[in-house]
Amino acid sequence: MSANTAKTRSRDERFVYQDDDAIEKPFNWAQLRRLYTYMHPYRKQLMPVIIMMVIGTLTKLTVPIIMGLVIDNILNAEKGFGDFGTLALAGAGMLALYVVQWASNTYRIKYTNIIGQKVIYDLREHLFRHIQKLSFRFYDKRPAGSVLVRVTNDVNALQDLFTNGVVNLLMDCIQLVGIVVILLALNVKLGLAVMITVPIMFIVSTSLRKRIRFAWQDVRMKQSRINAHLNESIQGMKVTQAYVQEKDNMGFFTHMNTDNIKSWNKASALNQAFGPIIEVTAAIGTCILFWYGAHLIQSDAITVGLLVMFANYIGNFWEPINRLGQMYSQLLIAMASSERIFEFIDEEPTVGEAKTARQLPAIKGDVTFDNIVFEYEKDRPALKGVSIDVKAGQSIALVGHTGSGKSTIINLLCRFYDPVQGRVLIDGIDIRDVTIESLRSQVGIVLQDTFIFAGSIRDNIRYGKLDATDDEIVKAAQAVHAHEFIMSLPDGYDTQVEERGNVLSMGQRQLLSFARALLADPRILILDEATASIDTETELRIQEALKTLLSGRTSFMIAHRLSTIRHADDIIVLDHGRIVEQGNHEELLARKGVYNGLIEAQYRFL
Ligand SMILES: Nc1ncnc2c1ncn2[C@@H]1O[C@H](COP(=O)(O)OP(=O)(O)OP(=O)(O)O)[C@@H](O)[C@H]1O
Repeated sequence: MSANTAKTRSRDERFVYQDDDAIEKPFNWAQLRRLYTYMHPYRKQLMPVIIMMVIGTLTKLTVPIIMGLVIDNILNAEKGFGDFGTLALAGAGMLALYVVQWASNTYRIKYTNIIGQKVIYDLREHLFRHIQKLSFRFYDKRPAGSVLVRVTNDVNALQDLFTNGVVNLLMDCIQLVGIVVILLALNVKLGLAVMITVPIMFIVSTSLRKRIRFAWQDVRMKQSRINAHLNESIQGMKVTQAYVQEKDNMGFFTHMNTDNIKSWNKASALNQAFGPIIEVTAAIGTCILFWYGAHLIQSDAITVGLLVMFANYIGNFWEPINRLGQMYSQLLIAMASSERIFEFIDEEPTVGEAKTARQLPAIKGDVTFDNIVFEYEKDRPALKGVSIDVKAGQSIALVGHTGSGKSTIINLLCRFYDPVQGRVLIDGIDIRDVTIESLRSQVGIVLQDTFIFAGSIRDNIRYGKLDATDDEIVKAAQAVHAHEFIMSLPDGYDTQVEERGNVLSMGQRQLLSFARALLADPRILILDEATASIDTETELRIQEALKTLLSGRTSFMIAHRLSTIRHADDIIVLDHGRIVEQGNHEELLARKGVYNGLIEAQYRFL
C-alpha cells in the first residue's frame, strides 16, 4: 500500500480492549447457590447473627403495638387518661425494646462485616490459587490487566453483598412480611387500602430496574477498559516516553475517563429516580391511610390507637422496599462479577496432572525429545518432528533465527505446554506421568528478562531455595561472581530493589539470577541468554559464572553469544521448527551451512 493510500489508524482503533460480555440473564440461581458455598463454612457463626436480626426486627415491629395500646387504653379521655404508673411502665417497656433493638443491630452489623470479610478473603484466595495453576495458554489469550481486574474489582464488587447484603435482604423480607401480616390482622380493609399502591409502584419500577441494570453494566465495562489501559500504560511507560506518545496516550485516557463519568452519571441518575417513585407511592399510601382511616374512626370501625399503629407501620413499610430495590441493583452487579470470577475458576489448566501422576524421583539429567510436534495455534506448527537425545551433564546450545522454535523447546521441557505429538522424557520417564511440582523443582530456569521481585537482594537470591541460610546465599553469590557488585551497593545484601529490578543493570540482574539458580541446585538448567551487548569485563565475569553454574548439570541454553556457543557440547540449529544441523562448534563451522551463516552474520556486526 502506498503512503498516500495508507489509512491512519485512529486512536480508538489503536487501543483495542476486549470488553466483557454483557450479561443478559438478570438472575442466576445456580450462581447464587454457588456463591453460597463460600458462606457455608461460616453457617455456625451466621446463626447468632440471624437470631439477632430476627430479635431486632421483632422488637421494631412490637413498638407501634405498644404505642397504639398506650393511646387507646392509657391516654384515652373516655377511660380517664389512665394512671401515671402504667404510663411509666409502658414507657420503660418501650425503652427496653429500643435498647434490645440497638444491641441486636450493633451485634448484627459487627458480625456480618466480620463474616463477610472472611468470605471475601476465601474467595480471593481461591481465585488466586486457581489462576496460579492455569497454564501459559490461558495467559497467552488475556492481557494482564483483565486478570488483575477480576482478582481486585470483581471480588470487591461482591464485598457489599457478603458483608451486609445477604443479612439485610433477609431482614428486609422478614420486616416486610411481618408488616403486611400485622396490617391485615389489625384491619383487613384499611390494610388492603394502604397497600393498593404497591402493584402500581412495582410496574413502574420494573422497567426502570432493567435500565438501571444495563447502565451499571456499562459502567463496569468502562472501568474494566480503564484498568486494562492503565495496566498496559504503566508496563509500557518506557516505550511511551521513548516514542513521545504521552500526549496521544493522555488523550485516549481522557476519552475513556470521560466516557466512564458519563455512564456513571447516567446510571446514578437512573438509580436516584427509584427513590422518588417510592416517595410518591409512600405519600399516596399515607393520604389513603388518613383519609380512609379518619372515615373508619368516624364510623367507630377502628380506634385512634389503631390508626397510629398503622401510620407507624406504613412509615416502616417503604423503607425495606426502597432498600430491596437498591439491593436488586447491587445483586445484579454481584451476579455479573461472580460470573466473571467463576469463568476463571472453571478454567481448567491445559497442562494437567494425571490422577496417576507420581513424584519424579531425584534425577540424573538424561533428556530425550522424542519426535515432538507442537503448535500454539491450530495448524501453525512451531515444532515439526524434533528429536534430541541429551546425556546427563551435557551442555546444549539452541541456536537459530528468530521464531525458529528455541523457546518452544524450553517451554515443553518445563511442561508449560504439552506437545501435540511425541514425548519428552527425563531419565526415561515421560514428564506427563509425574507431578508438575516434582518436575519443575528439579529443572532450573534463568530467563532472558530476569525477574527481580520487590524486596532485598538477599530475598531475591533466596527465591531459588526458600530455606537457604544467609551463608549459603553469600556462597552462591560468590560462586557466580555477584558478591563483589552486591557488596558495592549501599546496603549490600540488604539493599532494597524494586519490582523488575530497575535499579540494577542488565548484567547485574543476570548474575543475581545465576546465584538464584545455583542456590536451587537443579540437575537440569535452562538458560535464555540475554542478547543485549554487555561490556567485555562483565561478559568475562558471566562466562566464569556460567562455568560454575553449568558444571555437572544438563543444560539447555538459548545461546546468542559466540563465547557461550563455542563451549557447548552439542549445538542444535533450528529453522522453522526443524533441526537442520547438529554438532559441536568446529564440526558445524566445517559444514558451512546455516550455523556458519549465523556466526558469519554475527561477525559482520562486530
Ligand atoms: N504464545 C504464543 N502463541 C502463539 N504463537 C507463538 C507463541 N509463542 C511463540 N509462538 C510462535 O511459535 C514460533 C516459535 O516461537 P519461539 O518463541 O519458539 O521462537 P524462538 O526461536 O525462541 O524465537 P526468538 O529467538 O525470537 O525468541 C514462532 O512462529 C512464534 O510466532
